[in-house]
This record gives sequence, structure tokens and C-alpha cells, in this order.
Amino acid sequence: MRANVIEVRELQVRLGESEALRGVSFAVAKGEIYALLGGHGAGKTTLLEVVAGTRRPTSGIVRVRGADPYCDAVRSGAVWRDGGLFPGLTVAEVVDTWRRWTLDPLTRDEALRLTGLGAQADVPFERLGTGERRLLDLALALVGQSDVVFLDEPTAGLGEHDVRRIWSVLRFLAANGVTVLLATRDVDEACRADRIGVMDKGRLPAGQSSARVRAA
Ligand SMILES: Nc1ncnc2c1ncn2[C@@H]1O[C@H](COP(=O)(O)OP(=O)(O)OP(=O)(O)O)[C@@H](O)[C@H]1O
Repeated sequence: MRANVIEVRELQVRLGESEALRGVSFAVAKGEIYALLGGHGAGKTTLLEVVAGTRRPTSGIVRVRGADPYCDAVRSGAVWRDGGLFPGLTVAEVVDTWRRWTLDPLTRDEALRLTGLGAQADVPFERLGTGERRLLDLALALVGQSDVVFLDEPTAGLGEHDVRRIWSVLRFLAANGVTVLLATRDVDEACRADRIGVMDKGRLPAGQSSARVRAA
């Protein structure tokens, strides 16, 4: 059995008057791709933010490789819905700039190789397609040698070719031990994951898998 990299127990998040997350518990194993599937306002982004350590939970336990992501330094990367904009820079220059802010970064070549952007190194950011911009965000998320990656709607608005390209990178990363937690509203996208957790009104009932959702 593979070790759990992400562990969440009885997580509660209150945002103003609303309870964004209520008693959420789940775990994700090393090298697993786990999809949080749910409609508008289900709590997916809030859950990703808490596990990525950018939002403090109201109560409950969150651990990423045994550490508290809000209080401790955890090597992880995230691709949020509003990706970066890097006008005037080539792909290589964007990665080089990011590397300068990162402790013990991957080499530029490695970050581009992992995301399949090696051939685009000299392409100006403005000439990249939407899917390639999403891959560049993913390359930046990996620069810190992250072996845990969070993605909020990684393929929303993309065509089939880009969706396939991004998922082949995610599969390659997972096969190399990277743990992936993503949020999506798209059932087809969720079914590409190893496991699915269906969220509704801040809850994540236990014991749901991609096979069960496909069969439903
Ligand atoms: N800053 C905030 N203050 C108050 N309530 C908030 C805040 N941000 C989110 N919420 C509420 O928390 C709940 C969960 O929102 P969240 O954005 O996590 O859902 P989501 O599943 O990601 O939805 P979507 O797919 O539409 O982004 C919603 O009811 C939302 O209205």
C-alpha cells in the first residue's frame, strides 16, 4: 500500500456567514491523481487553498507529508484558475525568473522537459496558446522540486488537443511519484483521475471512486 501524502480530517472552514467546508476528511496517496468534483460553490477551491496552505482552516487537521501546510514549509506547487501573465518574456525567461525566487530549483531544462515545453523555450509568452500557458503555469509550480501539485480546473476552456496534452503531463508526473489534487466541475475530466471525491455544499462524503461515478 502506498503512503498517504495528503491527509485531511474533519476539516471545517467558515467564511463570513457561510460554512464553505463541513467535516471534510480524505487522503491522497503518493503518485495518485485525486479529483474534487462539484458544482459552483461546492467548496472545491476553498479545499484546495487550505491543503495548499494559503488559507487557514477554522478547525480540523490538514497534513501534507506529515507537515501542517499553513504553518510549515511544504514543497508543493499550485496552478490557480487565473494563471500568470508574463508579457515581453520568452518561456525560458519566465522559468529563469521564477527560478531566481526559488530555493534549490529544478533546472530550466528539467522544468520544461517535465511539462513538454522544451521546443517552446524561445517562444514569446504572447504567442503561446491557452493550453501552453497552462503548461507554463504547471512548469512554474514544479520549479521548487514540488512532488505535490494542486490544480484548480486545469483544463477549463481548453480544446481536446490541449486537454490531452495536459493530462499526459499529469499522468507522467504521477508515474514519477508526484501527487496531484485537482478541482473540476467536469465529470469527464474527473473520470481521468485515479479517484474522485464528489463535493456538495461543503461536504465530501467518504468512499467515492472514479469507477463508482462512471457506473452511476
Ligand atoms: N471570501 C468569501 N467570503 C464568504 N464566502 C465565500 C468566500 N469565498 C467563497 N465563499 C463561499 O464558500 C463556498 C465555497 O466556495 P468555493 O469557491 O470554494 O466553491 P467552488 O466549488 O470552488 O465553486 P466554483 O466552481 O464556482 O469556483 C461558496 O458558498 C462561496 O459562496
